[in-house]
Amino acid sequence: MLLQAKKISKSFGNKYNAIQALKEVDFAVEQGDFVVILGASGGGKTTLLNTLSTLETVDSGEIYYEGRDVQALSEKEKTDFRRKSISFIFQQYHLVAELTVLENIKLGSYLNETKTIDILGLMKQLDIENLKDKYPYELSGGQQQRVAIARALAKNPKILFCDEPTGALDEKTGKSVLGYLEKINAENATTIIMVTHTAGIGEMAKRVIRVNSGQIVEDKKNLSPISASEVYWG
Ligand SMILES: Nc1ncnc2c1ncn2[C@@H]1O[C@H](COP(=O)(O)OP(=O)(O)OP(=O)(O)O)[C@@H](O)[C@H]1O
Repeated sequence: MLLQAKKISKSFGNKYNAIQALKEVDFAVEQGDFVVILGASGGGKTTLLNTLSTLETVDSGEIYYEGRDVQALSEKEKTDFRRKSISFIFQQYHLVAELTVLENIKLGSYLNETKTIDILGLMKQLDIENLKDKYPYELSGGQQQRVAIARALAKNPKILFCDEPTGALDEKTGKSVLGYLEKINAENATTIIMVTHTAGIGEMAKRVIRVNSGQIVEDKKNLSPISASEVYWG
């Protein structure tokens, strides 16, 4: 098992005014999976993503990566683990404005000590090799997100966590970006865990999880995922 969370709970606020964002959630994922997390606003999707990725601590419960208890790690070890083993993309692309596309992507690989990643191959996979000398402001939103994906993958993460990766994109561009994520999952076996408000995106995942009121209320395998281009955008 790549990642396993056991009975994780998380609240925000104080003892007089607490919001329980996660209630004893169990979750496990295997290498190569493609999981989409859906659910109503405020249900706990982002909190689940942030706790699984160790960005947020949990109040109780356990989280294991390849059998290793990440909560038992020191802060330094945890930071090290995050830097080397997992990656994120968000609605905003967070590219460094002063750096070219290639330099932005290299920032990602800088964190990988093994340096075995073929950056050019990755750029080709995402169709951005011809943009390598451009600056973020010269790119469209879809191109910027593809650069952000390349940067995230340049350290060869075990899991790519995505929080609303198409939230700032129109339907056509959003589907194109999803198509690249589909390809990365299929060709590189990168595990993808994605939070989205676009319910139709669940149809292209291998597994769909619904979160409501801090709990997983549905966890369904998708036996015949559709391609990104067929996703219903609503
Ligand atoms: N840092 C925080 N401080 C206080 N409350 C928080 C914090 N983060 C989340 N919450 C609360 O925890 C609950 C779950 O929030 P979360 O963002 O995980 O839900 P979500 O399903 O991702 O929502 P959305 O779809 O609107 O992004 C909400 O009630 C939210 O207000």
